[in-house]
Amino acid sequence: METTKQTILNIRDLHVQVKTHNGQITLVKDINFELKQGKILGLVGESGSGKTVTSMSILQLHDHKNMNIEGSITLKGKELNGLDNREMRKIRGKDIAFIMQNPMNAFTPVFTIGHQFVETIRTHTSLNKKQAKELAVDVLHSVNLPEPSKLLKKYPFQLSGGMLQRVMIAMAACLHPSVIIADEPTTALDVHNQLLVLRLLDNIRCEFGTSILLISHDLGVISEMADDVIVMQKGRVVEKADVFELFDHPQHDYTKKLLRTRPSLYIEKQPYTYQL
Ligand SMILES: Nc1ncnc2c1ncn2[C@@H]1O[C@H](COP(=O)(O)OP(=O)(O)OP(=O)(O)O)[C@@H](O)[C@H]1O
Repeated sequence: METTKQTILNIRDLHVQVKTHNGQITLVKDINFELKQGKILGLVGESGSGKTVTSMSILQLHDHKNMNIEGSITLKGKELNGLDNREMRKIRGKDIAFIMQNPMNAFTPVFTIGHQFVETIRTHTSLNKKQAKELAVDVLHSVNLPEPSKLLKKYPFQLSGGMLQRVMIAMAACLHPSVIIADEPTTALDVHNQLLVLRLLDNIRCEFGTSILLISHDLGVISEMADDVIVMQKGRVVEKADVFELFDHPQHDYTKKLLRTRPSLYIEKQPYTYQL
């Protein structure tokens, strides 16, 4: 029997508005969901449905001058909505890691991967430079990236998109965050790298009990990865169910439409080998 998992991230009555010349426009409204420990929650919906606005709200990355975020966003009971930048910076990366669609945007082009990796580790831990570098090498090795020491000396443009995405996941994983928000983590990758990245995320969840908010417009990916799914349309949650329920008995017409157009993707579950 499934034991009751602890709620790690709790979103209540999230309502995000943006100021425009014509007044305030609502981008998402009445968003309620929770992310349980060690679970993967899929967030699906067509382009423009509000998935990124929701994740940016959790990370408090909106421009506060133009955006108004109402509602409650708690991480292990701590309210994030309204926290100042300094406090959020401590939480982002350490407690909530963010993996974005285009990994090239996550790295500064003028610094080596090693510099950025080591700095990220040192920002959130008390490790010295040498220890941080050793950790970086170990973690890169564990995500099957070849010759980690050489890789650390490279610049982002010298790596493929798939490799960069794996480096980004390795950086996220080594700080053992409670939550990973993965926003279309595989969209820019070929099928081979898609599978590698999804397997890595699943391994991190198994190893560290990390909870993952997996954002995708691709129900094929969601069906293989998620425990529970929420479906968004036009800034609202239209359906919320466990993954089997959603795929076997979709309730909302929009979910039925998404299901009819879904591509299939099979992810072979491997015995767990991820070591840090
Ligand atoms: N800063 C902004 N100012 C005005 N409108 C915005 C802003 N950010 C997002 N929007 C609008 O909010 C809506 C939701 O956008 P969002 O990026 O969350 O969609 P999405 O579901 O993530 O789409 P995609 O799958 O294409 O990334 C869209 O209509 C978008 O144009």
